Amino acid sequence: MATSTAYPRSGSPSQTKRHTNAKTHPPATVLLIYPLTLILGSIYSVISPTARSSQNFGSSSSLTPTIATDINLPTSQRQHRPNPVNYFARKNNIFNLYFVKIGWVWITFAFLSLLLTRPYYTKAPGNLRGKRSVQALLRYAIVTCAWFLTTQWFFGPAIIDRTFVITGGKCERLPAAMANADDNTAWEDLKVVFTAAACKASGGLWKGGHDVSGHVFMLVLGSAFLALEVLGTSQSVSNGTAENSQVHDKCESDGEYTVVNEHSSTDPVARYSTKFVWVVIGLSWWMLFMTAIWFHTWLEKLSGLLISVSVVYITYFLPRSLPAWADIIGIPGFEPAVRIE
Ligand SMILES: CCCCCCCCCCCCCCCC(=O)SCCNC(=O)CCNC(=O)[C@H](O)C(C)(C)COP(=O)(O)O
Ligand SMILES: Nc1ncnc2c1ncn2[C@@H]1O[C@H](COP(=O)(O)O)[C@@H](OP(=O)(O)O)[C@H]1O
Repeated sequence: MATSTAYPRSGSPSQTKRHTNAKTHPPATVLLIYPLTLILGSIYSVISPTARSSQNFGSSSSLTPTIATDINLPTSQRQHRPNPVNYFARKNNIFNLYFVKIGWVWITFAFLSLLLTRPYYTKAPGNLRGKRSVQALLRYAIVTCAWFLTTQWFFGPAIIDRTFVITGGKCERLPAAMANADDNTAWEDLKVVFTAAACKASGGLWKGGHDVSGHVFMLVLGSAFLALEVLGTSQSVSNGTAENSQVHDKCESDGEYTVVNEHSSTDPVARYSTKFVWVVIGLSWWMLFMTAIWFHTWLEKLSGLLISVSVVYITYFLPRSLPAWADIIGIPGFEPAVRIE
């Protein structure tokens, strides 16, 4: 008889019965796709003649031996440089402007479309729908907070801007009025000295420090978040049977398992929303690959990757071995185990 529930720990007694969507509950090794993408991009940037010539014209700085060097040049100097040959090496490529630069909006829409259309939420029995939705929103809040603090604001400049300044970087060649910012200067002026976006917008040169790749960070975090959500909440294989099969759900009210019929994979809205999410994931991967080829040093890409993978690990993989944490944020597609006593 089922008497208590718990998330399984590795090495827990064999009498624990899991209700997990094993085939769609990916192992941590899936995250290897990201370092592999960065390695592949870096290799391509070395062996491709086009990429190599792009690096050569941007090699004036020994600190950033890629066309990332060019990124920080003031407009006047940039105008004398040829436009990169490859479309995706241009910062103003349409995918960078309308996808990556407003990337968190796309990720938010994709996540909401899952939350509103997936049978895992919409057809969940009893108060399980509320619990699953709240936990999903909590996971979204965690990754959004991480994105916000790392790239936008961390009690002032974002973490990547602070890292840049701490490692010796600064905003150079600022117009004189801006450069004289002191303790009494308004935040708007200080921002120019301490944040990459404001420095570049004022015509300054963001130069000299370790410039963690915001693109790598955001694209890895956003795509891993969506992929783990979409896979975890997939109804394709639950108990060894095919799609449209019966899915076991634990009914919180009486502690017993109930069997819930789900026919919603035939629901076109759910299908389109899943496709939309995979398009966002696919485009994120492609833009990550492009960043890997055309922008930044390998160390700057690696630091972006490490920060994002840490957040993903804490949100999606740590709960598997830490039941107390799993109770709070949940594991998509992974129901509590039932201990048979
Ligand atoms: C005590 C802790 C307090 C923490 C407070 C956290 C508050 C979180 C609020 C979050 C608001 C969520 C809003 C969600 C809706 C949106 O997505 S609106 C924002 C839209 N903006 C973007 O999507 C920008 C995405 N772009 C970037 O982040 C950067 O451009 C980049 C990709 C990192 C690259 O950087 P560059 O400098 O441009 O190269
Ligand atoms: N895949 C990509 N496509 C186009 N531009 C990219 C890119 N990856 C990075 N960049 C550009 O490289 C600069 C540094 O990126 P990041 O630090 O976020 O990785 C940014 O320039 P701007 O800030 O001048 O727009 C960004 O737009």
